[in-house]
Amino acid sequence: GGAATHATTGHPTPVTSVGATAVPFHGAHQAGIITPLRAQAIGHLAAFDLASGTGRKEAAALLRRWSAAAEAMTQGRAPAGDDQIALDAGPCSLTVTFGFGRTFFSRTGLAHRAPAALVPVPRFPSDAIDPKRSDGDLWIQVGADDPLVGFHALHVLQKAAAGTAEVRWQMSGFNRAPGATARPKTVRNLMGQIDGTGNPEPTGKDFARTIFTRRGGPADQAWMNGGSYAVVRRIRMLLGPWADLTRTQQEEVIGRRKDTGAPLSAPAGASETTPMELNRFTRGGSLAIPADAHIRVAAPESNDGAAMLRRGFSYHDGYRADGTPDAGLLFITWQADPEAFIKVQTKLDGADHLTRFIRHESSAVFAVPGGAAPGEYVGQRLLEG
Ligand SMILES: C=CC1=C(C)c2cc3[nH]c(cc4nc(cc5[nH]c(cc1n2)c(C)c5CCC(=O)O)C(CCC(=O)O)=C4C)c(C)c3C=C
Ligand SMILES: [Fe+2]
Repeated sequence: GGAATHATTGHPTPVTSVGATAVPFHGAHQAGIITPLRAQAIGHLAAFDLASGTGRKEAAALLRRWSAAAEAMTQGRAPAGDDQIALDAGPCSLTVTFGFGRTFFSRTGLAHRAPAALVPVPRFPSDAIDPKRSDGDLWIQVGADDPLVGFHALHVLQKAAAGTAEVRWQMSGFNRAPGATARPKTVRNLMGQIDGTGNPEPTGKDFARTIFTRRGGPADQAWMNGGSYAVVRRIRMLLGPWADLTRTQQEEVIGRRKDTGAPLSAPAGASETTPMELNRFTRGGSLAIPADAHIRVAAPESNDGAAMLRRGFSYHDGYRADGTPDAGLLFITWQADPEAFIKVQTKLDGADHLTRFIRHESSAVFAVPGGAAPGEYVGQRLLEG
């Protein structure tokens, strides 16, 4: 990290604010959930399965190695045995987040300490799930504002797992680069919608309670204090049929305008922050936000208050045999209990107009422990407690 040397002049030039920004690794919560607050430009998700014969001791050693490497790289230092791939770059808001899948607990003799909330996500009627790209014993989410920094982190962590855990599946995605817009804005997804507006407000009184587990549970699950549950869904967008809709039809599928992100219940000139009014009617007498509009069906008001933080990455993995793009959303939600996602998705699968334009192709849920204190590694309270 630090100063870079200009290729032609040889003069050292300081890294820009994008490069120099470091997100703390240590804290009550792991980084990559609510820090940094804005979306990172790139993301890698990788699930690992433990190698046969690997138990709790080897898993603990791996989490120790992973945490040490993640702490160094996120703070702009070279990890042990570095390969110099990101040598010129600063930390670029790198975050590394670690999670445990259900199968981790039985494979390490820790089944009795698996959180009760870590239930498998059920199959929904519209699902087209590929089991090989789903689930996994361990999970890593890498986020960064620079592609090379992101690859470097993933590569270092994958190498550090050698002999202990093997990659089960890996997916990469992106958001807009910082500085691409004149001022910071909510990201757009590959359907062209402003995506993220209705997320819980960081200043709201229920923000932390929605996302993070609370103290006071059973003692053998105290290792999850300050933790969260990540639900990961690879959702392909059917961009051909989507493009066949008029813009007005597309707006009715979601319930918000494409340009401003304002809800269809709001008057002209409203912005994405204008509150939606589910009971407003048009002059013609129909619901301004249609009955099957995505935001109506997904809203906490329609789901007994069930809420989650959505923080995903778009993906594009080339073209399928039929010529359509293999593109969509690496949809990641963070919640204090995966039941929030299950409740909302159960409703969406039957009633949401958007269902006709997307396919859920992989699914996983991970218990993501609280952050490590200095000198500690992520998951230590589970593995050594
Ligand atoms: C189970 C939960 C959800 C899935 C799956 C999901 C998929 C999905 N969503 C979009 C695009 C948008 N979603 C928007 C809002 C929104 N979506 C969910 C939940 C799921 N979405 C919630 C809880 C909300 C917020 C509702 C509210 O209270 O306002 C929006 C509107 C802008 C926003 O609030 O972010 C868009 C656009 C896609 C493309 C997609 C699958 C590919
Ligand atoms: Fe949504």
